[in-house]
Amino acid sequence: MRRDDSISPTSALPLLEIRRLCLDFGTPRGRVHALRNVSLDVPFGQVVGIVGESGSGKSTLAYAAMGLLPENADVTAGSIVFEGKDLLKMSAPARRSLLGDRLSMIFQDPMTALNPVRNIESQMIDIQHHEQGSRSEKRARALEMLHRVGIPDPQSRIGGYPHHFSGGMRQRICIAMALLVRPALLIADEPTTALDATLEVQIIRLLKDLQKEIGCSILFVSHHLGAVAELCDRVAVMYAGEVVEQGAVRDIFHKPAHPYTRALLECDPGRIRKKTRTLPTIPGEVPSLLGNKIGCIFRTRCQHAISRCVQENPGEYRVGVDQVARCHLLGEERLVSA
Ligand SMILES: Nc1ncnc2c1ncn2[C@@H]1O[C@H](COP(=O)(O)OP(=O)(O)OP(=O)(O)O)[C@@H](O)[C@H]1O
Repeated sequence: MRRDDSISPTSALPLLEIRRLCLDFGTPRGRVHALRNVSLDVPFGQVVGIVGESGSGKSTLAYAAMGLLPENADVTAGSIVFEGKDLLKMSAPARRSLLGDRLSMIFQDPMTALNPVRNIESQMIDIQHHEQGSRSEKRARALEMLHRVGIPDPQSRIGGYPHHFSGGMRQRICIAMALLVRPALLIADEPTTALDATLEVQIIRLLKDLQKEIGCSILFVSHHLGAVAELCDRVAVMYAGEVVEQGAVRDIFHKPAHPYTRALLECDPGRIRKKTRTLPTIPGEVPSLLGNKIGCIFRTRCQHAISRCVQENPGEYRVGVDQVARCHLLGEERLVSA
């Protein structure tokens, strides 16, 4: 029996189950409600993408799953269950011991993960502190992984420092380090945003190959819908702190049900075929996340909003075998949870 049948969007067994997560940031202007009632599964061996405009809460969700939140963050409700245990109820040392072992992360800026004053060899050996084996065995594994991610001549480069490598190479090294520990779950927060388009394609292919080889799951945060379509099995669309739609990538990209998902896809530069000087944008602005909100969070920008959208928060509606969306227009018979 699943913990909460009504809001489980997928039938595959989850490795990570986020349920009704609410998270605020305390600020001098008041509480910023950065995540509201977020439920999301990352099934075993699958790649789940999180997309949405800037400020929608993608990184906050990824960092919450890693337990790397800033001091002003306050989880006010919900659970984050990983391998059967609620991470929010774990002691700090128990949680820390998961990092770099069962859970690993790739950041947008590789320098966040790499220590600029230590060489790559020592950093790659240290990251294996949970693993069995001698230093020379760990060095051999590091060399093999550097070769695997496409660092030329790893034997002579492993002694180098981060500044000896280009941005693309540094991100490859971070991927090598994150996967060296064979994590069950890799969380990647915009890992290709700082790279040019050619490098992005290479890194996405590399992640895909390594994910299949290692059999891990990935939670992949990205602005880039093309990258999500290429890499992910499932996708969650976030808007102003809520997951408004989620499901299999092919369903969301081919038959989006939520007006926000449709608008996001229509504005995707990768999908626009017509010659146009200006890129279309979604009219209106993302609402402030300060204060409690009643009604649909997207209603101020939605062309189809009705009076009910102002008065009531939409529940979750099942729109396909593996697809759910939060929109009042989807028909009462499809409602699965409030
Ligand atoms: N430490 C913080 N203190 C206060 N507010 C924060 C903090 N971190 C994030 N926020 C706010 O929380 C909201 C969600 O931010 P988040 O960075 O998760 O969005 P995002 O979708 O990842 O955006 P981007 O794509 O630009 O990285 C934003 O309104 C942001 O300003």
